[in-house]
Amino acid sequence: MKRKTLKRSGNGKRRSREMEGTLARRLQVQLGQISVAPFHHHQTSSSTSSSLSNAPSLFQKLLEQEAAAEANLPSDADADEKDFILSQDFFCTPDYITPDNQNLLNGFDCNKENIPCPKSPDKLNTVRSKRRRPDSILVNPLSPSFSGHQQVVELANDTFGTDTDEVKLEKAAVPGTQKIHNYVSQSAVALRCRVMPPPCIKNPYLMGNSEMDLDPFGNQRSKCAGFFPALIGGDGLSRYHTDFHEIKQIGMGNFSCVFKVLKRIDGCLYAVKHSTRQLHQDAERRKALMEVQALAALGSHENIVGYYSSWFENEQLYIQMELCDQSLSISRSSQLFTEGEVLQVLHQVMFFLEHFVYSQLKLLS
Ligand SMILES: Nc1ncnc2c1ncn2[C@@H]1O[C@H](COP(=O)(O)OP(=O)(O)OP(=O)(O)O)[C@@H](O)[C@H]1O
Repeated sequence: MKRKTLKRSGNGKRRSREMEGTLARRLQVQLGQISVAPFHHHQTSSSTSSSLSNAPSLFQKLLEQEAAAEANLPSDADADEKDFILSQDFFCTPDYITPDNQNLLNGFDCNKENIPCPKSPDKLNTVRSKRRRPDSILVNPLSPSFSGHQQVVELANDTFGTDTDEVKLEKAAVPGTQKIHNYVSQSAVALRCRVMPPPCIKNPYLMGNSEMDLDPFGNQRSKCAGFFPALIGGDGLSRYHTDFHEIKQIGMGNFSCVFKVLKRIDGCLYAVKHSTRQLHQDAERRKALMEVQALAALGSHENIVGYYSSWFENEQLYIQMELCDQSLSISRSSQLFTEGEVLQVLHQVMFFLEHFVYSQLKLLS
């Protein structure tokens, strides 16, 4: 396209001659088609030419001009291309591709240096460091309950050989405290997600307990240092703080505390409950998961608190639930419930039991 643009800006006289030549050639072709006889420029003996020579003819003038123009034309090889270029002018076809007044070469000096260019993207400071050891203890600075001395066990040790994993640690000395950033390659995280067996193969509240013995991931589990990954993500980010904005604490139980939160992505309010202490043992985590599994198995019901999701983070179990505006919290035990409230609660408990029994029967059938 640039070529076309440059050609147009060439000598004006030559351009007009080319146009005339093209016009003459077009007329010649059309006349040739009608009269069948070939149309030669200098032939005067043929009937066609004699009939044309009787009167001053525009065609003849054009032919003469073309003959003169052809003497200046470089070769016939470019003729087709020129026809194409000029036919575009001839038929007033706009050139959509080459924008007007935008000759990219204008004002561009190839010899000039110091032409402003966008900067290269910043590179990560990839300090070569030690491979993570199985007994290493990492501090997660983004952990919600990070106190500076808290031990955070990293993602479960590599399931299928650490040789191919690019787990790099960069140690940065901070006055007073030792801070360790862990960098796990995205591919390694993705691979882990693929190979890591889910903590719950089958919901015990949905299936018979006997089936729990069947563990298709048994072999892989034995290779895992931890049954449940303690830190979700592996990149040091807190899922809780990434996904939710904590508004206030709304409850405190024997084992957990509950927060009113706003989920950033959907803008809805939820209750997120997390265990107050860290669950180091797999058995502890399995026990804590029973609440989640029971909630998930019950499904949605107007009298049962809605369950959305759950995850382990910082060795604590987080449960995202429906936010209830009322609760039978222990803090209210000092207050007396009215008869109506008690009846309402009993009514809800009956509904809950009915729903539970119905869901179990449905599974058995
Ligand atoms: N979904 C919710 N919406 C609003 N408040 C809630 C919700 N879940 C829990 N709470 C509040 O948090 C308090 C503690 O929750 P919960 O009783 O579930 O904790 P827990 O430690 O598991 O209980 P427990 O001490 O009985 O074992 C409740 O009494 C209630 O006031």
